[in-house]
Amino acid sequence: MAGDVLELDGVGIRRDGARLLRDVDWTVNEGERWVIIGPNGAGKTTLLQVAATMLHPAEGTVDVLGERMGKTDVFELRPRIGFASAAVAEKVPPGEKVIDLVLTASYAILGRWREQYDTTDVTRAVELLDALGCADLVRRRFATLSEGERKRVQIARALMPDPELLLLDEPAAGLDLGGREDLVARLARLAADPAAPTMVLVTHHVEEVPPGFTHAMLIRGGTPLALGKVDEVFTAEHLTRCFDIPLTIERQNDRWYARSTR
Ligand SMILES: Nc1ncnc2c1ncn2[C@@H]1O[C@H](COP(=O)(O)OP(=O)(O)OP(=O)(O)O)[C@@H](O)[C@H]1O
Repeated sequence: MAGDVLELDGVGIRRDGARLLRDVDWTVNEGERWVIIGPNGAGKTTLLQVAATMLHPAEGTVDVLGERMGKTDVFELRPRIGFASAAVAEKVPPGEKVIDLVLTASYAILGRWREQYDTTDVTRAVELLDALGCADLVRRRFATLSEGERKRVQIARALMPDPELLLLDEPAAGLDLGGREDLVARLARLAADPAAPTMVLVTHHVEEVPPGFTHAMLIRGGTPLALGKVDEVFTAEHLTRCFDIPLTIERQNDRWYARSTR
């Protein structure tokens, strides 16, 4: 495998007396597809925000795409990272058109202003929306979209700058069964594409892990409880410890299913 895309060493974050992350050591290599799973409040979103250079830990070191946080200009680094999360969606200006939301990702900004985009940019944005099944939404306002449509548009936006690292925070949250299965299939196709960026996906459910994802982290209380190759991490013992209830897990056709044994 080629070089490290993410390297976290002893990372810790405190806010208002609470420890959000503690002793996080984590390496993501180029081409890997990671999933992060853990209970509510485990620190998943916080960890993804660190990877997205949105949060700077007081403890430990963070290297993203070979650049050391605190010693590099994050505004130059951010266009190399695709980031889709509810935190980003909440900041979309009211009235923002779908096409503009995707186009502005080239500058890692929200809200189109006076930047100039050429026809190549517009063509790429439309192609990405089309690939995610959203071609008919191009002229719509983001605020008027359904939850499922928003999720797919956000992934198109995250892919727009042709990122080296793609971070997806709960992309299937709020989707109905059909929407979830459609998204999982699209993400599986992306995961199988050798030209696709290194990926990290946060989810609550092993059923949402797309086929082709290679690595997993289980996190609880701000600390990774197990991390490594997906089939070594997704065990009944690890999941039971992570969620604090007896769980079994099985794999069928490269999809994962977990349930309680109580
Ligand atoms: N500013 C803050 N001050 C104190 N605690 C905070 C602050 N921000 C986040 N937290 C806490 O940090 C913990 C981790 O939050 P985070 O959003 O990363 O968890 P998560 O694993 O993504 O949770 P969920 O699955 O519910 O989305 C939570 O307990 C949250 O309440």
